[in-house]
Amino acid sequence: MLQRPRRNRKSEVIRQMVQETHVSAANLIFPLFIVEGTNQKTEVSSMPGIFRYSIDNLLREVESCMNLGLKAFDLFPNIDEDLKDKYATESYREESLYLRAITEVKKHFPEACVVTDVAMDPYSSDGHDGIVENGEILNDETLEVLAKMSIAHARAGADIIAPSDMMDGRVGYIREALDNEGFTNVSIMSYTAKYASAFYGPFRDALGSAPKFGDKKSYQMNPANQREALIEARLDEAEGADFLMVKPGLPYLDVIKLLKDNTELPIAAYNVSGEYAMIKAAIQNGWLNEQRAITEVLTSFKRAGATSILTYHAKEVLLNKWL
Ligand SMILES: NCC(=O)CCC(=O)O
Ligand SMILES: [Mg+2]
Repeated sequence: MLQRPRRNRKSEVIRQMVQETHVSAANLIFPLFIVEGTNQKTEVSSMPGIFRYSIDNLLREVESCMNLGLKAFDLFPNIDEDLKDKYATESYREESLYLRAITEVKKHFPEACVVTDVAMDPYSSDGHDGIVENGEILNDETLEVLAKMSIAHARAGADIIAPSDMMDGRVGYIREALDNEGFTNVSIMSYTAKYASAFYGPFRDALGSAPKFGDKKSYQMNPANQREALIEARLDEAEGADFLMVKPGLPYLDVIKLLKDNTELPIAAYNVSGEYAMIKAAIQNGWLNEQRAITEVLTSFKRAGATSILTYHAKEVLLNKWL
């Protein structure tokens, strides 16, 4: 045998010498859930170790992450039911929980990178990502709401706007709206290929944002489709996206790779709540080794071609020095 691949695996030094993929703190974006009130920190029951924070505790959490070298955060609000309406007006109301949270984080930690979620569902009385009329999700009418929300986030200090709604044309619409307001330096991380997935369940518990009727299949992608992600990617690139995201992560590694091979833009992977819950449940049962399972999952996103990873594991991997 001239080739014995095992020679390159024979010692720890050699194994590390030939290691192709490394994940570091710089690749990670930590999603954080926020609620109204003070001194709130309540665990999401389907996401052990993940909490909803009031703004005061959010600042403490951000500080402890920053000290670990984790400096990028994606914020998600849990909104009181009585503040929700058909047009998600709470999403751009000055003094809203979300806008205050952005402002406070940037005020205390100007060097933190704040990613904001642009979508109607946390604020919509219909629990959908767009304006609903006669049971249909209106595309073009929704764009105006998304643009207002994006401008409000930019004004509050957002570094990156992440539209997660899957309306057609929203990246271009938001880009133009931001530029018209002078926010030419605010980036757009587009949820380019967001699939109508079963893996968002725990997140919707965390936010109380489950759709009040029907499902999201008329705007999120069919899990069976790969080539369609290329159409979405080309559109987002042409409309001015700075990052392309694939979501969920683990069941869609092929889509990450496909986008990586077909665009020069950086690719982000969203390791979603259901993926987190699944791993945690197995660990709690003693069925998986925690450190090995989690680092293997994070490595798989980078190996597939993602440079940024949105993951609920972000803090624990740094706290435990697993990377
Ligand atoms: N727009 C953000 C999400 O929908 C996150 C889903 C999840 O973590 O399950
Ligand atoms: Mg699209």
